[in-house]
Amino acid sequence: MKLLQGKTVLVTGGSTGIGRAAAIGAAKAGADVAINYRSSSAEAESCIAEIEAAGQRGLAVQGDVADPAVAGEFIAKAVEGFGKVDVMVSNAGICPFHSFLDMPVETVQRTMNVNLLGGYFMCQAAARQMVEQGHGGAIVAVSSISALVGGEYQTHYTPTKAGLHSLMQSAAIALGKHNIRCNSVLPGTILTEINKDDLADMEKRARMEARIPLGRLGAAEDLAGPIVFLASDMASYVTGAALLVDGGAFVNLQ
Ligand SMILES: C[C@@H]1O[C@H](O)[C@H](O)[C@H](O)[C@H]1O
Repeated sequence: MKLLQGKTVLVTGGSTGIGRAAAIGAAKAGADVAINYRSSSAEAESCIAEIEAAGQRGLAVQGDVADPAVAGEFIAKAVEGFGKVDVMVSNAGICPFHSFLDMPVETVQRTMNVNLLGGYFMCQAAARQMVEQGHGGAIVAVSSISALVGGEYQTHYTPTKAGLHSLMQSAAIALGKHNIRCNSVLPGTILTEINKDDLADMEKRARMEARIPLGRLGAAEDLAGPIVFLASDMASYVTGAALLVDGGAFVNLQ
């Protein structure tokens, strides 16, 4: 039996990058998948086409996760379409690299509202639905290696990733009694839309690559397996955990 056979999986920020890879990976693992996306309906539609090509049902729901109301709407649409919610992959996030001393207030607020508050409200809305359903569930937050280390141009971003990691630890305690597992994945430097401009700086890219024992930047698909595992019953006794998916970058001091 496929790892997510018969499950309904929700992914925020599911039209591109890690979210898209998680959505398609979940479909290939036997799940019906609903994705939330903010802007590009063309990318959302092509993601749904890949989910259906994997033999599963797909649903795309537009919404900006920074708006607390969007979480409840996404859950309601998924239940309307698929009847239940088994897994929430809270992935939507931004990282507008910017120097600290002249960081605009709007950039800090937007990053916190999307990455941390957006993640909070999505996980809470999913948990409420799962508790109502009464048959447990799984929540996977896409945090980052940046929950554990800093970034000169990421002073507004790394606290949000540390916050998501911490949210999963506390939610794991709050939801254990409902058999809802809460874990985070901590991607390293994964080449996607979020950092393609930043890594267009070849000197920086070479420096980042040199720090990775596996010798390459990550691809979005590298996160699909770890997310599917944490979402599946194979991880039935795993909660409150954080899984680094970084090619070894974090441990590589020397
Ligand atoms: C934008 C992206 O964010 C990740 O969390 C990590 O910090 C990467 O190094 C960066 O390229």
